[in-house]
Amino acid sequence: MNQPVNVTVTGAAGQIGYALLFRIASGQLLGPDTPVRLRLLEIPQGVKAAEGTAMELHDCAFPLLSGIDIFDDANAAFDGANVGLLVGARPRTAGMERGDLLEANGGIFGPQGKAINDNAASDIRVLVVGNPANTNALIAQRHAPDVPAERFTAMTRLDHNRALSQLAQKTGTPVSQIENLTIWGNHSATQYPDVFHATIGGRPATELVDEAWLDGEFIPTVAKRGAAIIDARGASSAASAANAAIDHVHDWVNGTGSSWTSAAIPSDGSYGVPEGIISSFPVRSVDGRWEIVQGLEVNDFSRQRIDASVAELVGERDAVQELGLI
Ligand SMILES: NC(=O)C1=CN([C@@H]2O[C@H](COP(=O)(O)OP(=O)(O)OC[C@H]3O[C@@H](n4cnc5c(N)ncnc54)[C@H](O)[C@@H]3O)[C@@H](O)[C@H]2O)C=CC1
Ligand SMILES: O=C([O-])CC(=O)C(=O)O
Repeated sequence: MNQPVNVTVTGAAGQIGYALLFRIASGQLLGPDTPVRLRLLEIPQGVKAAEGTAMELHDCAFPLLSGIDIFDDANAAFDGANVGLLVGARPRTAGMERGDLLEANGGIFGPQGKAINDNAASDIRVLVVGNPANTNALIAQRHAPDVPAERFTAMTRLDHNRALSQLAQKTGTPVSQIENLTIWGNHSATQYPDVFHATIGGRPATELVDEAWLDGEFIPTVAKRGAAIIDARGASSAASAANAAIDHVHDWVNGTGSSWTSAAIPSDGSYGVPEGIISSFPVRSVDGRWEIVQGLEVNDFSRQRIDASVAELVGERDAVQELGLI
């Protein structure tokens, strides 16, 4: 059995938190040989509900759960953290402009980034789930100059899984037979789910689906899936978001399989994405580090869409820079 790993989860009393914590405690995040200590961060008003969730976690008697601590202070919550799942964020409310949203989240992710810088373990890995996830991750990363930038990532795995499922349903193929799909860009409606390198049962996806379906159905369905869930459920995706967070960190720590996956990581300039922007790429996890899959041909159809999403990310970066948040 390995040593216990400290997993800090922010927004622990929210709906994603409720779907996420039980799966972490059961061993699905890090594997069956790794005990976990949960460190839950909430705002003061959320602490009582987090305590209730902790009671239920204890009542599951998970063999791998070695402890739960609850905090309303980020420095304490990230003390010794090996994994940070940054879920809590300020949601957009009616009448809120984009700048207001970025500013409100800057007030959360700046201090949390600094708390990570000052208190986390040297192997800290951060996944930002709270929206706008890519730019929140950038803000946190810029406040953690002593932590390697590559340890700050944002979640596009839910988009990736949504795309896999849409393609599986369209072609009548099990999800397990689909490889090398990519989400590029921002976790927003501009994201680009790319099937041009994907294979389905070993055949190129482009032999099984045409551009009209990609453009008219697939891309908008994947990109607007979050809004469609909110419309249908009356609440945003929670269990599927928690599932994607588990997938992201599990693969980061344990490695990807034969297929690549998608994650938003700081750009090294690959594929013309400006360096430093936290953008989604095709990635493999090798020796505990994300690597961008290199050398893929990008056709005109893809280039246009990648550029549009990256332009949105550059706009968000410029906006938070102007607001003095990074
Ligand atoms: N990247 C992705 O694919 C997805 C991202 N999301 C985003 O995840 C976030 C969380 O979603 P839900 O759990 O459904 O929201 P929720 O509103 O149910 O829970 C958020 C929790 O965060 C807490 N919180 C707020 N500020 C905090 C802070 N400074 N420190 C610690 N905790 C804080 C709140 O008290 C609340 O309990 C949202 O921003 C949502 O938009 C949701 C689905 C998918
Ligand atoms: O918009 C939201 O809060 C939910 C979201 O990110 C998604 O489901 O992809």
